[in-house]
Amino acid sequence: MSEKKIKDGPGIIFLVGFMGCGKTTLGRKLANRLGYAFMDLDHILEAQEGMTIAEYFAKHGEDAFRKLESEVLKQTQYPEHAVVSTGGGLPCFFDHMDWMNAHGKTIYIKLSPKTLASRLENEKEERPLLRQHHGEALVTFIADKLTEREPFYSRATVIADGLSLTAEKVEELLRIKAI
Ligand SMILES: Nc1ncnc2c1ncn2[C@@H]1O[C@H](COP(=O)(O)OP(=O)(O)OP(=O)(O)O)[C@@H](O)[C@H]1O
Ligand SMILES: O=C(O)C1=C[C@@H](O)[C@@H](O)[C@H](O)C1
Ligand SMILES: [Mg+2]
Repeated sequence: MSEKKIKDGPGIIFLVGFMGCGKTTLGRKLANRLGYAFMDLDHILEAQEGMTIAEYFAKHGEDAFRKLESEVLKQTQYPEHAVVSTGGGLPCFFDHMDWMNAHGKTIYIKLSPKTLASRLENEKEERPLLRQHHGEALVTFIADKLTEREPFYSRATVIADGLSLTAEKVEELLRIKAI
């Protein structure tokens, strides 16, 4: 495994962006390509709590969830090399963008509200913030939330067009940035 790793590479790569932009899907492929460990903070939180995020929201509410995801971000033991998929809202709370930029590199997977909505329309059940929005109202909800969140996501080391993004392309972007 180690000979596959990018020598002096970025160490930890945090993938950030709105729900549905592909952090989990691409993260797995990128980790595999680079020979890095793959970690998904939403999955770590669910395993730790023994319930889904939707169940956690229903039981404890969003404020408790935000505190818990902060603990998960900061208390997880990361290996030397890892691709870490984050929760969609995580970069926008507390000092998380600063923390991730200090502990590794961040990549913002950027997509339009329309594309995000088309990916998420049939996957809303596991995403408590989206459940009550449908069709055009889902696009509008995402557009408004994205406007709120964009200033945080945009502080990423690399901003990548999610439409054409592949693991190969991310690797290339990392090399171009010499990180
Ligand atoms: N490049 C892609 N092209 C088309 N569909 C994709 C692509 N990447 C992911 N998807 C699909 O979009 C949906 C959401 O992907 P994924 O779960 O990886 O997003 P996420 O960013 O991890 O979302 P969340 O923040 O909610 O965890 C899934 O159905 C996935 O198959
Ligand atoms: O965008 C968000 O606020 C969220 C995204 C998901 O990854 C989960 O972390 C949760 O559903 C909240
Ligand atoms: Mg995910």
